[in-house]
Amino acid sequence: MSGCLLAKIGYNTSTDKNKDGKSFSKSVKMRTWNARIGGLPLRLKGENRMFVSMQGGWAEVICGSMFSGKSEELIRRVRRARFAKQSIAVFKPAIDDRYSETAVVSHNGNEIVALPVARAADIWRHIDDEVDVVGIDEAQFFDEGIVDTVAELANHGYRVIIAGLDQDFRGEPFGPMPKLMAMAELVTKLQAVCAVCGSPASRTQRLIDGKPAHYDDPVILVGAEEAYEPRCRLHHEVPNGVSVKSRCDAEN
Ligand SMILES: Nc1ncnc2c1ncn2[C@@H]1O[C@H](COP(=O)(O)OP(=O)(O)O)[C@@H](O)[C@H]1O
Ligand SMILES: Cc1cn([C@H]2C[C@H](O)[C@@H](COP(=O)(O)O)O2)c(=O)[nH]c1=O
Ligand SMILES: [Zn+2]
Repeated sequence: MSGCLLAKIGYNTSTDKNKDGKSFSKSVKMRTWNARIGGLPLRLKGENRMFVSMQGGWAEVICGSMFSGKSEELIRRVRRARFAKQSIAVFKPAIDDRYSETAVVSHNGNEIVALPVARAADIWRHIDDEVDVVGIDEAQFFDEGIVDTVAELANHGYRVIIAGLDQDFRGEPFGPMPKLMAMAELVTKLQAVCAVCGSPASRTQRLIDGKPAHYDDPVILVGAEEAYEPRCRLHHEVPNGVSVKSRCDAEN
């Protein structure tokens, strides 16, 4: 067996205060790792036995344009965690009822069960010590409270996997995503395929009746291919905005 880590998992209870000053207690999952490195168990006994203690919580963000595979990647990570016999709770904002109210569904039809929640703070109500991994899809739609919620979950020993759009249709940072990306231990940025030229697509084009939506249009519009397509920087158009296309049009 190479590179094997034997884990002992225990819980410490801590008391904390929420934003309203109310005390609440949460148990912190403490993982004590009894290490074997490169297949060689460390041959220390009793008091001298080497333990590497670490708290197991962290945050991972999966971002990118629409159709870049964020939901697929979230589903893949959740399924892998299940193979590792971990207990998983997945959440999505109640506003996203596109394909299903109770599942994360990717554009190619993969799905996993998810609990819709109206506000970020509601997530804690559904978490107990049995849970190892917390998945959150469409994080861009959550209120700013999602940042504290994710930080608290990670601080208390949970692995948190967050998927969301880093940019809105105007190419601007979307909701709480910049803060989530800044605080995460790991950020994966995915790209789709530009619907115009086939290059990697980092942006999402909103089309209303086939025409690019204007900069001043509302940021939130739940939808899929009827209103959106992935585009590269060059082909991303935002009339009245700062896209490459509108800059070129203004110059000519
Ligand atoms: N232009 C495109 N580029 C990449 N994938 C696309 C495109 N159009 C449709 N798809 C489909 O979208 C799937 C990704 O869906 P999904 O994981 O739901 O993406 P996201 O959550 O980032 O919107 C791809 O596997 C592919 O089947
Ligand atoms: C760009 C953009 C998107 N939305 C909406 C459209 C979809 O309902 C989701 C994104 O879903 P996906 O899993 O990434 O495909 O967000 C929006 O409301 N505003 C926007 O600017
Ligand atoms: Zn392009």
